[in-house]
Amino acid sequence: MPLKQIVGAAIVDDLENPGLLLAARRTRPEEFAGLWEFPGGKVDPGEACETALVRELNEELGIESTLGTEVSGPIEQGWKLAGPAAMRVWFARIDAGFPLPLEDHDLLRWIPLEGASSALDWIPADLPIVDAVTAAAQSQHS
Ligand SMILES: Nc1nc2c([nH]c(=O)n2[C@H]2C[C@H](O)[C@@H](COP(=O)(O)OP(=O)(O)OP(=O)(O)O)O2)c(=O)[nH]1
Repeated sequence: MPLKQIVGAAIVDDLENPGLLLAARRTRPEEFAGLWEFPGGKVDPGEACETALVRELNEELGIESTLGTEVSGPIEQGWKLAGPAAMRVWFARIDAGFPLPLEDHDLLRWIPLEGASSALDWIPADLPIVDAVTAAAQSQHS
């Protein structure tokens, strides 16, 4: 069965010198409610992944955004999630708007990239992705 394509954003305070990451707490479905994740969602049929991600960030958080580099995963579709789905993840920055939990989330939080994977109760499949985001952010300004 093909994997459903999900896209997620590692929204940071500064693409060139990232120190903070914006995490979002999910409200649904029940298995993920209360867990933290990267804002994003499903790619529509025929839609480019990057277009889908910018659209999702606008719908979910009410922001205009620019994507940075991709945090590549071990498979072509990015990172395997629970179930028949995989997520590609890009760094992103906010161009306009103040991020609010408009859809799917009840709380947003800026957290230090350093130690991010142990700072919050992430969706389990996200843990290696958060570590890769932290590592990529560190290598960006070393
Ligand atoms: N957005 C996002 N989804 C994730 C992450 N980790 C993870 O396992 N998922 C899962 C949860 C969902 O099963 C799926 C994403 O679907 P979604 O419900 O956010 O997508 P959507 O907003 O387009 O969905 P919908 O309105 O069509 O239901 O991927 C993550 O970090 N971010």
